[in-house]
Amino acid sequence: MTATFHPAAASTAQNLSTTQVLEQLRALLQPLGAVAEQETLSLSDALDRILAEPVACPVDVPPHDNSAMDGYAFDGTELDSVNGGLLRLRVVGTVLAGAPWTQALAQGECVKIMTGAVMPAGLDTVVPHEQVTACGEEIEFDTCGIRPGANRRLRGEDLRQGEVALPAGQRLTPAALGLLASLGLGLATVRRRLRVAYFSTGDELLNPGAAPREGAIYDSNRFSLQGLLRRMGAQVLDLGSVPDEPAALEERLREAATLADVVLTSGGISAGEADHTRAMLQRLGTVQFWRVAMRPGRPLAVGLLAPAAMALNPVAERFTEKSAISPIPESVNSSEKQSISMSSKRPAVLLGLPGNPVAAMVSFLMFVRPSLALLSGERAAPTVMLQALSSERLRKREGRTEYLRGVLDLNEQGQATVRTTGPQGSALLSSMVDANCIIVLDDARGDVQPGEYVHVLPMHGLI
Ligand SMILES: Nc1nc2c(c(=O)[nH]1)N[C@H]1C(S)=C(S)[C@@H](COP(=O)(O)OP(=O)(O)OC[C@H]3O[C@@H](n4cnc5c(N)ncnc54)[C@H](O)[C@@H]3O)O[C@H]1N2
Ligand code: MOO
Repeated sequence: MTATFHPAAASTAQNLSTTQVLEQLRALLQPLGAVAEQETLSLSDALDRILAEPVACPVDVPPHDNSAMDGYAFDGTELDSVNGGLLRLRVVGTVLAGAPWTQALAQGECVKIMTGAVMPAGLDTVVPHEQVTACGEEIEFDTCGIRPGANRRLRGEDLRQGEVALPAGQRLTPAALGLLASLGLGLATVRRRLRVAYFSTGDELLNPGAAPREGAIYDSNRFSLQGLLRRMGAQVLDLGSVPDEPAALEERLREAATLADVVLTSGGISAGEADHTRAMLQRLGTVQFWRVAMRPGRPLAVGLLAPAAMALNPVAERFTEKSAISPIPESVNSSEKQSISMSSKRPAVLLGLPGNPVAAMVSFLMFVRPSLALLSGERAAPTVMLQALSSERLRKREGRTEYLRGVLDLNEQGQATVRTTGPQGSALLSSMVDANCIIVLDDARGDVQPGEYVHVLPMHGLI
């Protein structure tokens, strides 16, 4: 895309559309490019990693013509002699998968063959054993409907030697790993995982497991958002939670920006609180506070934390000094710290999500997910957006995009239908748990009547 990042255009008070936010994010992130470092891993360690280079096929797949069925292989020209009638052939042997047949066959002869076994030279057609009648050493079958070449898989019909089997940027899904293995490749060269440091903000936050305290709530975003990060294949650095104090926040931000490619936070970005953090963030880099014309997920903070600002607090010192704020959790282990401190550093991307638990997850799915995909070098995949009939009336305010948590189903006529999970407050995490899709009502849409089509994003593949 050609958009350029305009910090001024994205100033505090403006309401940006979701499309504008995605354009602005792309304009900010594209110049940074994807993480450059690569590593070579065995296939068993490469699930969900991003291929660094295209992979060319070293061999044809399958490597030989082979049978698609358990049955009898014969020369298809034998079919001409019976003109759709009964064909009788003598069985001269058995070909098993992995043990090629080497003898020549005479006219009127066939071999018993197993699925996957190499087709003997000169034989091109297989009749499944269910269709034949065995008569001693011979078989007989009705040739009606059998064409020469039936039930044979051709060499190279999946992939041809030299062609690109997988492009750079391909996520190594189970199918992609299987495909690499089918080429005989045991290793994959992938990009380093994106390092994402996460912390929650808020005086009211308690760690799960701690005793309840008057006025406090448990920090759920740390777990939902880190779960989403892990599902994407990011290396998550869990930096705990920070109270609403600029000094504590500054220290943790410096920490995070030195350790990670991306710093993800939740909370403390709505109008009131943003004021005291804005000045501090401006010292650390360029951070904008956006208001997005969407619900949930209206506030969003986006920016770059300059590496120069972080030099005030070098990594080596930070891990020896006593921190005034809650310690970095053990999940950031010492070898990680060491490898991280040795890596070259460029600006860290800051993505600040709203504190409301559903708003944080929805903003993650809409904005953080594509941002991380870009930075990790993953090639863009089309978003699967479906249409479904709304089972209920939905109130919708024009001029903003609304994301409702929905349950997608098929009705008795086989049509896709969708209903909401119930109350849609942006603090109701149960609405997210119960959903199998997000109902997307775009800016221009008004109220939806029962039976009208709405767009839905299936949760499968997103979460
Ligand atoms: N005057 C205005 N007030 C609010 C606005 C606004 O535009 N003007 N926007 C509202 C919207 S929309 C949202 S969303 C929130 C976002 O506020 P913050 O990002 O500053 O988040 P907090 O105020 O820190 O928290 C909001 C809410 O979420 C709870 N929370 C925060 N962190 C966590 C966590 N880690 N786990 C679970 N729950 C969390 C927090 O206790 C609050 O209840 O602002 C509205 N207000
Ligand atoms: O938009 Mo806030 O993010 O609804 O709860």
